[in-house]
Amino acid sequence: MSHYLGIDIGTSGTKTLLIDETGKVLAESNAEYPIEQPKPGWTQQDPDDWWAATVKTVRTVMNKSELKPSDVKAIGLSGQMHGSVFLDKKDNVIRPAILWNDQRTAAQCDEITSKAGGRKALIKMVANPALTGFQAPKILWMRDKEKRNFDKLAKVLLPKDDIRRRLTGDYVTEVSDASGTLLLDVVKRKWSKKLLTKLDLDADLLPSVVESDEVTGTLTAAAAEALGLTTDCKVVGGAGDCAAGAVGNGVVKSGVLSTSIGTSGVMFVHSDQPEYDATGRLHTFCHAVNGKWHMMGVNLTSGGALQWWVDNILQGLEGIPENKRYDAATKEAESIVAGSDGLVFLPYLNGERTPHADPDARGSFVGLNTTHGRGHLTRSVMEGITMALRDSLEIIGSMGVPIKQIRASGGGSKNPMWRQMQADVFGKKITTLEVEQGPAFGVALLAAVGDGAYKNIESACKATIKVADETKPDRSAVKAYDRLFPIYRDLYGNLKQSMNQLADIQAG
Ligand SMILES: Nc1ncnc2c1ncn2[C@@H]1O[C@H](COP(=O)(O)OP(=O)(O)O)[C@@H](O)[C@H]1O
Ligand SMILES: O=C(CO)[C@@H](O)[C@H](O)COP(=O)(O)O
Repeated sequence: MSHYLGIDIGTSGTKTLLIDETGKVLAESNAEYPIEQPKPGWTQQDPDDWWAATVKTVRTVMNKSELKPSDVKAIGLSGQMHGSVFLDKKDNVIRPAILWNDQRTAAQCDEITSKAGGRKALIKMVANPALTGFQAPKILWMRDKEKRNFDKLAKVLLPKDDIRRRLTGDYVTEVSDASGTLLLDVVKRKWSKKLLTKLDLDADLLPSVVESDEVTGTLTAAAAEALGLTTDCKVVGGAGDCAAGAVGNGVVKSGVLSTSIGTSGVMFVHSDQPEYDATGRLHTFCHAVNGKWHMMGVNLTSGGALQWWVDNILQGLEGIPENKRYDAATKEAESIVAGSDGLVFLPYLNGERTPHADPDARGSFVGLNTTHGRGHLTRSVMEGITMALRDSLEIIGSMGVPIKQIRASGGGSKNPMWRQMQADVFGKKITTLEVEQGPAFGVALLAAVGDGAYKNIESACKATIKVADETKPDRSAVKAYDRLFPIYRDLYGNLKQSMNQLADIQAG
């Protein structure tokens, strides 16, 4: 039987999954790495850490499974989107990679919008407005702020595509991740020569673009040796982690949505045609399904806000092992009623994308009184994160998109209480699947399609994805959240000016 690897270069770590051609998971492995934050709003990682984690996790799953190297026929790659790996002409990494949640490029976003002929003209070219985390403004930032580095620049790659370069020696990306550079004509599924010309950027800086299930190369001898695989092993396009996660959740047809609570929060919907939110609050990107698209709303600090709360403020909870810290913290919130007795948390700790697109938005607790304890604050953090996802769901609903099913994924959805909270805040039934490793599973399936085990990704999903659990909304909690949500939604507008002034002070 043929076997496939899915490798997801996540923000907190790399997750590797080994499946057989029926979709059965044989082994999985995670390896974590740090994020550097040299200034407030700046986030960076070392691409060598991603490579070390890739080698370690692939070797671990191969050892666990006891397969022969030649049993693995193809690899699918997924990763955090928008991050930029800057290479010189000898493939040396010039500086640390700048990540998806980095906020340093506000001035360059303004420049792109103006050079494109305004926001509407830009959306017409690349389907999206300029947002600070996207790749194009990062290239211009380097041109403006690190001239010496910019003079050496020969290629800019997305995180998973730098792993592909190390695996096969090729400079290739695929349509779903390329959509998040702001340089792809998302409707035509190829680089926008028009925008590249307007920005005076050389098209040679970019890799070539394929569909997600296409084979892009095979392992070099050095990569095969490092991973313990063979040079016959193929590598397929794969997908950015949002589209990959959607494939792993079976979101490959209309009416099915997925929501993910990872470091970021994502509300994702498939579309057969490119569709737009007129004001650009949702992203319109190519899907990993050949010839299809998707829209999504993204919250920059989602599960990341609970991580901040547990690690920086509760400081891990005394005596609790690290891998139990979230369960221990959320247990304290279980006895608190829906709505946290009138306490609201805004999760904009590192700025926000959907729906506010404001790098200088900041977090806050509003409504505190002396009866509130630690459990209230923990519950309120989880509720704020979930209401931020509802913001995206409401925009999707307001566009007339059918919402038949919502599938929950990401680290936060492992927690039954948080799944119930999602059902209650969204007022919809939530389903979870048997395999929880969304993105890594999604690209392992794309590898199986690229290798010919399935005709297309839709049939691969149909054959392999099984619903494990359903959570129904609780009527009284839905009522409580329907009362709280409009208050939550108004708070950003009411506090924006103060948040932005405080962000100025934080910037020094
Ligand atoms: N048991 C748990 N209960 C509640 N939240 C959890 C639990 N485990 C993980 N999380 C949340 O999931 C987040 C990590 O999700 P994950 O999908 O692994 O992230 P990423 O893909 O960004 O690396 C954590 O920051 C935390 O907020
Ligand atoms: O910026 C986006 C999507 O547009 C993020 O979803 C990143 O792609 C990384 O997310 P994590 O899975 O690491 O939270």
